[in-house]
This record gives sequence, structure tokens and C-alpha cells, in this order.
Amino acid sequence: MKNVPVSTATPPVLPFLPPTLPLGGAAGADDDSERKRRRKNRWGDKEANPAAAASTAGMSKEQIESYATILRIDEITLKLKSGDVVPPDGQRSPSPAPMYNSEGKRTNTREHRYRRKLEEERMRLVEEQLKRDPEYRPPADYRRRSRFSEKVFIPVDDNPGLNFIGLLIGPRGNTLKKIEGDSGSKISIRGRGSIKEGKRRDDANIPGADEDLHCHIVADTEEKVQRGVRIVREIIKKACVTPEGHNDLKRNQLRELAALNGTLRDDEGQACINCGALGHRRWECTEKTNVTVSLVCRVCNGKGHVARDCTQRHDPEALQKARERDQQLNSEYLSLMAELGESVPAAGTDSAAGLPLPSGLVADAGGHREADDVPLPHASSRPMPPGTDDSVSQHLSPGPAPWLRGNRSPSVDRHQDYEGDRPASKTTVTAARLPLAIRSSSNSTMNMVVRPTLPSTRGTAPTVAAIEGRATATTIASRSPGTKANTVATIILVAMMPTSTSSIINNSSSTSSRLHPRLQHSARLHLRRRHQHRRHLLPSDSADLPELNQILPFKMVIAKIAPSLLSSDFARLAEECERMLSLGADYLHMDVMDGHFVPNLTLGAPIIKCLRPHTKGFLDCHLMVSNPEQWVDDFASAGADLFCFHIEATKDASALIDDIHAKGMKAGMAIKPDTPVDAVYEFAEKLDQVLVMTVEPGFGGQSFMPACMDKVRELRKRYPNLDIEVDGGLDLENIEMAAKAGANVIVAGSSIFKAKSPEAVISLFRKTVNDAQPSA
Ligand SMILES: O=C(CO)[C@H](O)[C@H](O)COP(=O)(O)O
Repeated sequence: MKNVPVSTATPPVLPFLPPTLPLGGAAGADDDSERKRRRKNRWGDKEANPAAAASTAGMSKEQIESYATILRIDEITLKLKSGDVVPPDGQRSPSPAPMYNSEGKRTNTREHRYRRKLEEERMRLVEEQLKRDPEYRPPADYRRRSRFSEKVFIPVDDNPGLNFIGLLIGPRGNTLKKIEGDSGSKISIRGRGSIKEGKRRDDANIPGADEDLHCHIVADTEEKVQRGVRIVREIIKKACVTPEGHNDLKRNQLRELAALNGTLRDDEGQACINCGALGHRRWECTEKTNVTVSLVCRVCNGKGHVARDCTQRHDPEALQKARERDQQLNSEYLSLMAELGESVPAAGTDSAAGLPLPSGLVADAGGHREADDVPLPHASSRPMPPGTDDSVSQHLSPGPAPWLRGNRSPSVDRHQDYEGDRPASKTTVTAARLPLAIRSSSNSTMNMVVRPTLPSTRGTAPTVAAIEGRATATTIASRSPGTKANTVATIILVAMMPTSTSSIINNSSSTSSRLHPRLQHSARLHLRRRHQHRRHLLPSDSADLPELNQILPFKMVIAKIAPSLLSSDFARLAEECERMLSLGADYLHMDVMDGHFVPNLTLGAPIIKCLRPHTKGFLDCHLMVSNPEQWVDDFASAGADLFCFHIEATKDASALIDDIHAKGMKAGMAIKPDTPVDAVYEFAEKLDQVLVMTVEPGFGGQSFMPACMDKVRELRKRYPNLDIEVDGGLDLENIEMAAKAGANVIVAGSSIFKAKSPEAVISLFRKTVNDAQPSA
């Protein structure tokens, strides 16, 4: 370089050599290059210009390239200045369709196109030259580029089924933001297909609109652009070569979306309900079904038996150890309470409420405390917390104190108890508004959805928010102003964690002392038991906290939207499930038909088993089959979450429900349109869900039967906390009727799958159901 004057704006007038010309001119060229050699290039034939070869003698390849570049830059500069930008006839490419700007001016005339081309070429050459020789001075009219860009074309035509745009953009644009952050470039998706049909505005104003789909990557340095190009290319390549179900990016996006929608069932790190080991779920467990493994003895701390059956229950040493363990647990509990800002109750008393704790709850250790594993004293022998009025006590049915009862599902009695309790609680519970939606995806333990606060009925009277999913005290505290002081809310949330039980919380800036004393007590009890469970690493699902229902006298139902996969493409069942979840579905409704109970044949446990590893969605299995008892084991081991049978198909519904629960599934009971609603009453307490069919079971796409709403109304009146599912013909026209009648689990096939925007339908269903909830 040193001897070559490459840094001058005006290079010496020397004959031009194209950068690709080999040193030494044509000498040594083979036969093939002979032809090339003879082909005219735009600078003329070298042979016709012998000075060219002569003048480069002794120059290095780099010097020649540098020189050639400068010449070409000057040539272009000259063309741009003189306006001679359009090549002569016969050397031009065909003109594209005309494009106009908003003022009606054509933006892609021949002059425009070739000028742009030359400018781009000059820009590229100048940058190249500056890299070679930083001292090089570009032409006076040249403005150094502050923007570099490149297009990466997306192979949509070769991969018609792949949603490249979704993959590149990601949920709420997060993937694109990440690529931009990682590369330092700005990326836009342009070209045909980049804008959804119907959302197109003025094509002429959209750059690249007439090109094939591509990513336009822009940055202030070439390096950043290239980083962006690399990442985008990698994503595209991965999408093309990896089956969708195995694409990590896709999977993470679905997960992220579910988290953003609050529908993520994040159970990583949770123990298997069957064997207690981490790393797999119940349906993946290779151990034999084991219902006792989750028990932890309070005396010896061993697994698999209860204190009552412990061989060491009279051993003073074991009891002493148990006491020590208990004390340690208590002190952990107390410091946790203190951490939460709660006044720490003295042992044996609930200080805030001044109520004596049931014996052994805090102070007593050993094998004779209340708990799952020892018989509970009856309400009559248990001191009732002060503030619990007599009418409430009188309503209590014999048996354990209501906040200690171990029922899984809401009971009529319990509800009636709290009906009596309601006025008192209403006056004491003050709830502040939570933000309409608190969502967090930053941490797996923080996923939750807060339902819109319900309209206040009395001016500043309580507004109650329902929280679904998991939450931590910190999340709530950090995300909702004024919550920090409300320890009870956080206690309840901590207590709920990591169950997915939906519930209502008091979320007040006032202190917990304004809560009904019984609620305070229950909250503490909850926290403590949860804490114990955590310490023992018990499977969280097994720790179904009975008190939760007691804490929440206003417990209301929450909308759960269950797309019926009957309307999906069965060949892509797993994908369809994930799609539905990503669009906001809460449940995946699986219609099981045996061609006997109903005149149609669909799927069975083997399909559920195949599907299970591909989705973490809640599999709401509706068995329209004769003799449902026969399939409980199969569906349990296949990984079904809920087993819903038809009352018309069984002789012993009660035993069947017990069996379903024993196998670790939730139990649902379905009734056909002609079956009277009172058929379910005797089982309702044990059920997790009642399904009121709103069409004759057997086929999707039938018309909704409004007459069935009377049954829903009746059920809701009796069981305010029960999940009531409706199925058949549900759509945007009748959802309000169903919601107002009291249905909260909405099954819909055609109206979701055939919708232009299934996501919008799901969200409207949810809103309608939640809006129909009574205020507290
Ligand atoms: O159980 C069913 C039929 O027996 C289906 O789940 C139900 O019909 C849903 O489909 P659609 O919304 O299209 O009516």
C-alpha cells in the first residue's frame, strides 16, 4: 500500500483494472478463463487496453483492488453528479410494478432505482476502501453511512406450514426484542405476508412491501448488522430443520406466553405425587402406585406412616426429638411471620386475635396434634375463636372444626356455615384493589393472574380480587402498592404456593387485624402447615389445604375456558393443545366416546397417554362411555387430570368418585340434557366439577339448549364454590346466558376452533364469566 497513492480523493488517471483480475493479466489463464477473458466487462476489454496490465506490474493484489475500488467510486460519483445513472437500452432489467407515495408521486421510477443502486454500490465500496485504508477521503458529496442494513429473506414458500413471523417476534414481541438487544441492531419484518390481512394500511408507504418476506436488519455498524443476521438466520434454519415440538425456542415461547397469560402450570421442581421424587410427574412415574409415600410421621419423621401407627410413639426419646423438631419448625414459622411483618403470636395463642390456638397447634410437639394423621377433636369440644358469633357455631355440623376439616371440595354444610358468617366478615374485610392484572414471568414461582377486581357494591366497600395460580408474597408486595402491610394476604398467598387453587384474598392496605379473627387464625394455620409440607418436601399437590376454603368464605368461582379438542385436527393433537394453551385456554377438554354410551367413537386412554408428554395442560377428560369404572386406572396412569363420568352410565357413583380421587385425579360428574339436576346433589360435596351437558352428548357443532340453564342456576344456588362446566354449542351469543346462570367452566369446540381469532373468543368467554360473578 505504501507506494500507492490510494488515499487521494482524485486518483491518478490510470487505466482501470477490475478487482477480480488476476495479477499478471491474462498470462496463465486456462481454457475456461479464455471465454471469460473475452467477455466484455464494464470497463472494457483488458486486451484492448494493454496499458492496464503494464501499469499494474509490481503491484500487490491488494493495491490493485484498492486502486480499482477508488476508480469505481469516482466513476459512480461522476454518474451521480451528471445524472447519467440509467444504463442504455438492452442493459436494463425489467421494470417492477409502479409504487407511489402518499402524495401520489411514483417512488420507483427507473431513475430512482438506478440512482439508489449506484448509491448503494458506492456506499459499499467506500466502506470497503475505508477498511483498507482509514486515511482514504471519500468524494466530497459522499455522506458517511450512519446506518447499515441487510435483508434476510425468509423461506416461507419452501416451508408453508411454519410460522416464521411468530417465531421471530415471540410472545409480546419478546424474542425480537431479545435479538435486537443481543445484536445491537433494529429488526423489522417486511415484505409480502408481514402484515396480517385486513390490517394493511397504505402499501406504498411500507418499505419493502413489494418484496418477499424478509427481516430488515439495521444498525449503526456493520458488525451489529451481521450479529443480527446471524441470529435471525439461526432461528430460521432451526425452524426449518427441527420439528416444531422439538424446537426449544418455540417451546420456550409457548411457555412464556402461558406465563404471561397466567395459564402456566409450572411444576418443575415439584415432587411426583406417587413416589415423592423430583424430576418427573405422576403419570411419568415408573414406581407402583403408592398412596402412603406422601405421609410423614410427626413422631419419627419417617415417611409412609402416620403418628398413630408409629412404633416409636411412646418412646420418650423420639418424642423429645419430635418436640425439638417442632420447636425449630415453630421458630422458623415465627421468623417467617415476622419477616412478613406480622405480629408474632405467643405460643399457644393467636396474639392478633387473642384466640387460643387449638391445643398442640404451635406449642405441642409429638404424635398427638391435630393434623392429617391423628383424629381431630369435634367442634363442640374445640374452643371457637372470639368474634365467631353463636349463630355461626350453631350452624356448624358435628365433626372437626370447620377450618380443620379435610374435605377436598366445597361442601354444602360448609357453605351454609359461611352464609351465616358472611355479614360479619363483610364488615371486617376490607380489600384494596389489585391492579387488573398482575402478571409475572420472571420467576417460575411467581406466575399468577389476578382477576379483575369485582365491582364494588357499596361505594368504598370491599372489592375482592381473585388470584389464580402461584404467587409469592414478594410478587404481590412488589407489584401492588399498599399490599405490603397486608400480611394476611401474603400469608394466604404463601400458604397457597405452590398449589394452583384459585381463591379470593383480602388484599388490603389495612392490617390483618381487620380480618375476621377466624380468618387470621386459619391463615396462620395454613402458613404453618404449608411450611411443614415444604420442609418435608412433600408433594405439593398432596397438600391440598382444607383450610383454604375456610379462609375464604367469599370464595367465588373463576372462569376456566376449556376448548374441546373434538374440533381440533386430531392428526396434530399435541400441537393443537399447545396452541390452545398459548391462546389462553385453561383446560384441554378431551371428549372420550365409546360408540356405545354415545353414537360416536373418538379417543381413549392410549391417546391421552401419548399426548401427556407433549403438554402440561390440564386434561379435562369427559368420558361419554358405558361402564366408566373400567377406565379409571387407565386414565390415571395415562396422565388425565380430571375424570368426568356420566351419572347415567354408572351404578355406584360414590364409589367411582372415591376411586377417581384415590388414583390422584379430580372427579367430575356429567348429566345429559334430560337428566334432572337433583341427581347430582348427593354427590356434589365429593365432586370437583359438575358438567351440565347443553347438547345431547356425542357430536360437536350442535345447538346450545338454553333450557339446561335452569339446572346450572339451581346448582350455582346450592354450590357457590363448585366448578360448574357447560358443554355443547357454547358461543359468543349464549355465553352470557350460561355465565349469568352460574357456569364457570366453559367447554367450546366449534366456536373456538372455527373462530378467526380463537384467542379473542377465549378471552371474551373468560371476561363474560368473570363479569357475571357476584360481588362479595
Ligand atoms: O362433548 C361434546 C359433544 O358431546 C363436545 O365437547 C361439545 O359438543 C363441544 O363442541 P361444540 O362447542 O362444537 O358444540
